[in-house]
Order: sequence, then C-alpha cells, then structure tokens
Amino acid sequence: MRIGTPLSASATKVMLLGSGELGKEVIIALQRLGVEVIAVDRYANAPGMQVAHRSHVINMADPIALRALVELERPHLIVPEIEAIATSALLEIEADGLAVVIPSARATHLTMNREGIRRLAAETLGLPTSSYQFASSLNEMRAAIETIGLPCLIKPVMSSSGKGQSFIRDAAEIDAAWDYAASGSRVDQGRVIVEGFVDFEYEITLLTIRAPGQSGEIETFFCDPIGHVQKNGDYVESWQPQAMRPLALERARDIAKKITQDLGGRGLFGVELFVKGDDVWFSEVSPRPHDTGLVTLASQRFSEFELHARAILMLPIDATLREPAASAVIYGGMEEKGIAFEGLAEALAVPRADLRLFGKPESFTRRRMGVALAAGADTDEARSRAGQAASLVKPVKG
Ligand SMILES: Nc1ncnc2c1ncn2[C@@H]1O[C@H](COP(=O)(O)OP(=O)(O)OP(=O)(O)O)[C@@H](O)[C@H]1O
Ligand SMILES: NCC(=O)N[C@@H]1O[C@H](COP(=O)([O-])[O-])[C@@H](O)[C@H]1O
Ligand SMILES: [Mg+2]
Repeated sequence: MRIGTPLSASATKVMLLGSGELGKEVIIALQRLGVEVIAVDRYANAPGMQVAHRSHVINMADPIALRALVELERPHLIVPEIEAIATSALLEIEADGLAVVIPSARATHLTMNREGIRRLAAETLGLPTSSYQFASSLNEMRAAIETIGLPCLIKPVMSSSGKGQSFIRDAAEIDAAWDYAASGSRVDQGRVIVEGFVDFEYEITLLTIRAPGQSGEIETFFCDPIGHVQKNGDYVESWQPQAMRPLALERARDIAKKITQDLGGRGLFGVELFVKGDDVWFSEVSPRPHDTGLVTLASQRFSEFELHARAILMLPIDATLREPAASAVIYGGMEEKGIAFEGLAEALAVPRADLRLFGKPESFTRRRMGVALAAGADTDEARSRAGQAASLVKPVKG
C-alpha cells in the first residue's frame, strides 16, 4: 500500500475509534509512517487525541453519530480501539465500501459481546473453553450457577478490564454479583455470562498478527507469549517471554490461528489463554493491541502497536523478541482532575527502566494512568525492576 502526504489530497487517513493509552501508541506508530490520523473518543483530550492530527468527541455507541463522522472524514481505514462501539454501523460502512474496518467489521461485532465470541470459539470452532451459560435475569443466573457449579465467574456480556466482574465462591454472593454486573456493563444489557472457574497454572496473551507474508498474501505470525497477573479482572503486571512447555505452546498457537483466521481481516490480535501443564483453554480475544502487550514497548524490535500499524497498512512485519522485559501498571490512586506525578527521577534511575504517562485528563482510584517498563537479563529481573519503577511513581494532586 502506498502512503500519501498528511493533510494533502494524497493523504492516507486512519480513524481511531477509542483513543486511550493503546490507541495513543498506535497513533504515534502511524504518525511515524506519515499517516494522517483522526482520533475519536467519548471525552476530550483523551491520550490519543494529544498526538493525532485532529480529534472528535462523539458517542461511539450511537450508530447515527458514528456514520455521520465517517462520512465527514472519509478515512481509508477505521481502527477500533475499544469494544464499546456501534458495530452495526461498522458492518454497514464496510458493506457500503465506505472504509476498511480493522481487522474486519465482523470481528469487531463478534468480540464486542462475550456471547458472540464465546459461541464462535466453543460451539462453531470447537476450541476448549471454560464451561459457560448466559443469563438475562437474576433467576436465570441462579439456574446457570446450579449447572456450572461453584466457584464461578460472573461477567456482563459487554464489559472490559474486569468492570462488573465477580468471582463467586459462595451462594450468598449471587445477588451482589448480579447488581455489580449491571453497574459495570458498558451498555446496560442486563445479560451476563456465568463461567466455570479454570484452575490454571498461568495465563498468557498470545499476540497474533495477520499481515502480508513474502508472497504478499495475509499470513499468521506470533509474538513470544506474554505472561501476566490480573487483579479483579484488570491487568497489573506483564512480562515476555513466558516460558511454556512445547506442546502447550503448539496448542496455544493452534487455537490463536484458528480464531484469528475465522475473524479474518488484517492487524494484530491479543489472544487470551489459560494454561495448565499441556492443557490450554481459550478465554477471549481482542481484535486490536492488548493492554498486557504494553510490555512489547520494551521487549520487541517492533512493539505490538508498530506491528498493528504495519499490518493494517499491508506492510511486512517482524515480530521477534529483542530481550526479556516486563511492565507494571501505575494507577491514579485518587479521584481528581489534572493530577501530577512525582518520583519520576527515582523511577527512571532503576536500571533499564522506562515510563509511559498516558496524560488522561482525570484520575480515578483504579484508573490506569501510566505504566513502568523494564528490560532485564531474564523476566524475573525485568519484573522486579518494572515493579520497583512503578512503585516509585507517586500520583499527587496537580
Ligand atoms: N473462567 C475463568 N476462570 C479463571 N479465571 C478467570 C476466568 N475468567 C476470567 N478469569 C480471570 O479474570 C481475568 C479477566 O477476565 P476477562 O479477560 O474475561 O475480563 P475482561 O473484562 O475482558 O478484561 P480485559 O478487557 O482486560 O481483557 C482473566 O485474565 C483471568 O485472570
Ligand atoms: N483492557 C482494555 C484496555 O486496556 N483498553 C485501554 O484502556 C482505555 C480506556 O481506559 P479508561 O477506562 O481509563 O478510559 C482504552 O481506550 C484502551 O486504550
Ligand atoms: Mg481479558
């Protein structure tokens, strides 16, 4: 694909739908390749808007507003960065040939709802997953828990980063889990998935890229597996590479290839998998860069964001690991606008450490505001350095 001059008639235009920390890095990668970038999100001054050519604040869940913006801007490519988008509008935009949706309109439509992607993975493709049932009322949820058994997880069908998610060990926790799911759902659907608990040894994100190979045809490429730790459904720490037994790695790649091939299109996907010995379970997939993949800013020759940018532009990629590295999340720790960060010199004095401060205009106690990165001789050293650097960064009132 050729790339034109930004802000001229020949410009190659890309519209990001969602402009948080992950989109910000994708935009920087696109900017470096001379792409004209339009950042869109639900609030002003989102991280990606601060590095784009221009930006718009709209309700991306509104199909009419979304279609109108696409008609106004006429981007060549639309790059969804979050799930909460009117994917029905994306299906129409793609069918009308108005723009190319990354990785494909169908992929964004199926993955925005846990029901779509889980039924595809387990029922159509026959991939191993946790046991599961869907429920649309408290009574249905009780019946589903009877079948699935305890412990189990309750998640709104439309949510991410652990929002509205509960781990239930005891029947007494059921009512609270239903209420919490309703409060954490992005679009109040009143529908949840009940998932049987998978007693995994470790979990990984397998970054999988659909990009042109030597022949120019789309092929599947894999990054080294990323290990991570999640708290309350949200990632707090990740590292690469995660050591795996050869058979487990082969199974993980096989699952990732099958699901991404079915979703189709081009770009980078984050395939989330649970592993125990040689057993591997599919959990879910993001048809876009993954938060745990922030570690690739320190570990790979090209980060997951650069790989996504290249793949969507139909350019060749190189997914090789450069060295072991880790990432550790920096939370806001307070409910405040316009906060500041102290301790940066101390954090950056940690050997091989680096930082990303996302520039989000408002802090919440558990909002991810930045990330510490570090390389090391092995992932243990990298994890301890990244954790130390993150703990030295102190959010304070601005
Ligand atoms: N069935 C399960 N068994 C065991 N652990 C689970 C199960 N489902 C989820 N988890 C744990 O909770 C974490 C978050 O779950 P999940 O990825 O479904 O949430 P999410 O809201 O989509 O988060 P994100 O958007 O960050 O991926 C998983 O990474 C895993 O640690
Ligand atoms: N697990 C998905 C994920 O990490 N998504 C990232 O978080 C942003 C929203 O953050 P916010 O809730 O702080 O606005 C999204 O825009 C994306 O960059
Ligand atoms: Mg997840």
